[in-house]
Amino acid sequence: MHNHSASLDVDGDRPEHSIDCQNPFSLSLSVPGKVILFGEHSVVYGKLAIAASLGLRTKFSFREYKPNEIGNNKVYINLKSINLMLYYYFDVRSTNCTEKINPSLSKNVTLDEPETANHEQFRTIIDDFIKKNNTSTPLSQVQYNALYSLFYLLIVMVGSSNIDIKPFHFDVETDVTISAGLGSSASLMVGISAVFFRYIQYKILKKDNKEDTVKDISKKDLDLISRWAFSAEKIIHGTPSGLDNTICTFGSVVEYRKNSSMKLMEMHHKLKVLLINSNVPKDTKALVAKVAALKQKYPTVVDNILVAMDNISNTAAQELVKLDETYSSKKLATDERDCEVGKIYNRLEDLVDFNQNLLRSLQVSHPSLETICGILADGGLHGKLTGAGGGGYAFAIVPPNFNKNISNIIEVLNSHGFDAKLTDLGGPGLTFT
Ligand SMILES: Nc1ncnc2c1ncn2[C@@H]1O[C@H](COP(=O)(O)OP(=O)(O)OP(=O)(O)O)[C@@H](O)[C@H]1O
Ligand SMILES: C[C@@](O)(CCO)CC(=O)[O-]
Repeated sequence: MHNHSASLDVDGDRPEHSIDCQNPFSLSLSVPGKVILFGEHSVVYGKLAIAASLGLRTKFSFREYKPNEIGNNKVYINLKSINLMLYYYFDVRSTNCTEKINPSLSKNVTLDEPETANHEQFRTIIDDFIKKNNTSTPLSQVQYNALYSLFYLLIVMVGSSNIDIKPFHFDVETDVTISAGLGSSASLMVGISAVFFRYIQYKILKKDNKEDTVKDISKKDLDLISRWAFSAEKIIHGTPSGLDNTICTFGSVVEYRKNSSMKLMEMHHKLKVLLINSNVPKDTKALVAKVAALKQKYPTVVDNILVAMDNISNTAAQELVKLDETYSSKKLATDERDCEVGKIYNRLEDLVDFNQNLLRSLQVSHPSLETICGILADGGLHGKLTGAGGGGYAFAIVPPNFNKNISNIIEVLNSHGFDAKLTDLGGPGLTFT
């Protein structure tokens, strides 16, 4: 069904090419970061997790060159947040480069089935692309991982489609702190997948003389983008659960169970959280492996902890539904409603404490995260790590009736060297701008 011809060639300097003068493709979009409220780590073992999108976003801007634009013969990649700006030279006249590089590799990959692709099979090709960049300084691991992911998605997504791509200009920058548990990698993968997916669709639609509907996106296409992002998340995370790419794609608040269900939760009133950066670097892949090793060593103990975490997420999901119903109820007087809302937040805070204590028992907390939880507790808030732990961010849900001065708590956190900011949860997912 698919012809595996895409024109990628990174061989040295090239003469400038003629550009598709009629309609150079361009696209801008943004993707949020995320906070896992309940269920990190246990979600890897099929337990329920609840996550919400953040107001902090990664922004993507992609365009083919305009006619006669200077430098229009090269692919320009600018990953601003990790100080990586590179040029590549593509031979757009060659239409068989993916095949030329290795016909057997992309043969079985189809755009509609990201599960048919595996980045390990493309490692040599991707490394070849990476080596041919224009910088003389060696890439850091952070830069290498980002570039590897971008080329993986480019080669495999474009390689699985019968389109001819042109030199392009690709800018990415983010407000999401990188490697801190806020889903920067999922946000990046969702955005790159969305850009290439739309680029391919545009080329196919244009060929068929159909309308350009770049800004409308169906649930089915979002799902496909999320699945491509999941495929690329495996590069950095090893065995991700799929939670991060799901919440970054769809936004809002999500109940998620691996390989089973994803439910967007109605939240008419935005949850407010205090986000605190421990400034301790963490490694998601290593932390997931650490829990796996602990589970192997103490299967019954760890299994029971995971079941308890599942119960916490289930109970939290019920409380969040109740919260939404209470806010929407027309039957309650204002003071009755506020009282009920207060009770629900109290229960959510108990669940935050349970979850943090269990995460600590899985050895994925860190002394700095514990210090943060202690400061929050002194100020009357309930804190928990979010994401893989071992460092990165913690959060506390801030109830609407919280009557202490939040800026005092932030000051104490700052005096210990922890940045803290108040933010709303549950904004939009992937958005075309
Ligand atoms: N905006 C970005 N630009 C370039 N690379 C990025 C960007 N955001 C993330 N990355 C890549 O993702 C890696 C971070 O992934 P990692 O999983 O360690 O952290 P995270 O996604 O922020 O945390 P978590 O998965 O626990 O939520 C970086 O090392 C980098 O390679
Ligand atoms: C630790 C983990 O549960 C969350 C990382 O953000 C891993 C995963 O779900 O893939």
